[in-house]
Amino acid sequence: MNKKTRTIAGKDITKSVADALQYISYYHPPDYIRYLSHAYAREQNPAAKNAIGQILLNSRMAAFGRRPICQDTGLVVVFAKVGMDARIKSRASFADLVNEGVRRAYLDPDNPLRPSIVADPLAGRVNTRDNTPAVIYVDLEPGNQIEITIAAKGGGSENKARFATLNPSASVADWVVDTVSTLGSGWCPPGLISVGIGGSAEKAMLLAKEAMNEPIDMSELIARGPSSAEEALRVELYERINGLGIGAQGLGGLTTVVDVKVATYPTHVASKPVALIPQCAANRHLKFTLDGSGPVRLEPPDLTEWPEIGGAELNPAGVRRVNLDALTKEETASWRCGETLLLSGRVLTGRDAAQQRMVDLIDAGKPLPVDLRGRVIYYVGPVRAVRDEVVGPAGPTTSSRMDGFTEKMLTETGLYAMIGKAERGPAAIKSIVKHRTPYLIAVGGAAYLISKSIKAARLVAFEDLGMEAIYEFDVQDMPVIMAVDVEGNSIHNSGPVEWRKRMAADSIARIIGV
Ligand SMILES: O=C(O)C[C@H](O)C(=O)O
Repeated sequence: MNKKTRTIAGKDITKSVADALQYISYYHPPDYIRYLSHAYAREQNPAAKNAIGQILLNSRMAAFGRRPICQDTGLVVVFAKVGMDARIKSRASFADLVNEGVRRAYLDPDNPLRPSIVADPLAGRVNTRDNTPAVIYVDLEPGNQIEITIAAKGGGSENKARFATLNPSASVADWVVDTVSTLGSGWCPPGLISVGIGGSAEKAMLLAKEAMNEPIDMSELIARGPSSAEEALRVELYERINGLGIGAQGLGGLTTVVDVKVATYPTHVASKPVALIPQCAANRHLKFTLDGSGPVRLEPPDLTEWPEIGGAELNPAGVRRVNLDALTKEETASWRCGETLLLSGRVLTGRDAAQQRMVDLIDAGKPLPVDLRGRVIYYVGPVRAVRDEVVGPAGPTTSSRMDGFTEKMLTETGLYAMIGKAERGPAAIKSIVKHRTPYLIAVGGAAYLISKSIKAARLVAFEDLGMEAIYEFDVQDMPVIMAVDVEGNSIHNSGPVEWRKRMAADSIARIIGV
């Protein structure tokens, strides 16, 4: 065998993938925590500051508790750079080695992760139950090692990926800023926007997906000044996207992105393909190298970098406390857009699949398995509980996916309120006003923190839907923000508009860069 050739055991690839996925499920990258802490310190919108504070507290709790940062533990994406002098010792394919690692990580009895992959996206949509298969890209490169970048990409941010083929003379910056302004906040800002330019349609997408895993270095870039067209575009986009005022969770504020990544590749003379992929606040990824000496050894990050934000800082005095078990229409009508509430009592859960099934039952004239009259529904798909937990991490899912069910659900069930994440569309807001049934949001990216306010969980219906089944939770002081009140005022409309104006007036956008 060539002296340069190294043998890498297949079992080391599998173990490294499993260990890396467990690691990133509860440890944020320290660079993201540093940037987010900075965003927390300078945020001037109290609601956005509170949301960032919840994400930071959640991150610290997840790191110490070794439980997932977010209930959506992601779709596994692997970029492998395999040295042409590396020999993989295994009878299994590379994909099988990786997928076995995914399976082990997601079924780990100490920290089970949420299986979110459905085998047949077109019909059936049956959960594979172990989060396989991963999406895997392999490049052959000079060398005798294998470098693996692994990510667990959240569905809400992935849903906001966009692509366009621009005319060669068109402005990429304008397209990106216009597109981000239409995405809403289901992608869970503050995060990153990653842009791939050139190649072909699929290459542009891959460029964007890979670039988002690079270290966050926007402050350093601004301090030293851009030295290429790509870097100049990054700085321009960073300032213009933050200038939109979208802010944390779309509440309006100074920080929408902590960094913007740009990657380019040669393209056809007639083309300018541009891909945009947002990265959510969960931002889970890790790069490691295998050199034949065994599986990767992962050391915990220095957790002193995680700020100690206390519950008291996040629950200011004077917050309205709500007893969900004695809710009246008069009370829900008095909640005002932007107000923070602490909910105690019983809530029912029900997201995509459960909503679809309930609407199918209604359409078929059949009774629902649970009486929703006077109740509050929470759009959530939690992680399985372990040890003394009553439920695993249980943050909100994107509510706009429920918009198509909302009119029928409100007409037929007598619900009193809905809880989810991010904005509602115009039709859902119309239904909210018509039925005087307000919409509240919990913080996307604060799933482990939120789970601590859930004191009991009972399965109520549709057990076969797994994490999408209907549960009844007993909650105590669950923090939520009023997002759409019964007059149709939406914090996701008014917040960003107000902060965009303020930033334009005060030139706060400039503060962001320094
Ligand atoms: O599936 C989920 O739990 C959430 C999803 O990632 C979303 O952001 O909508």
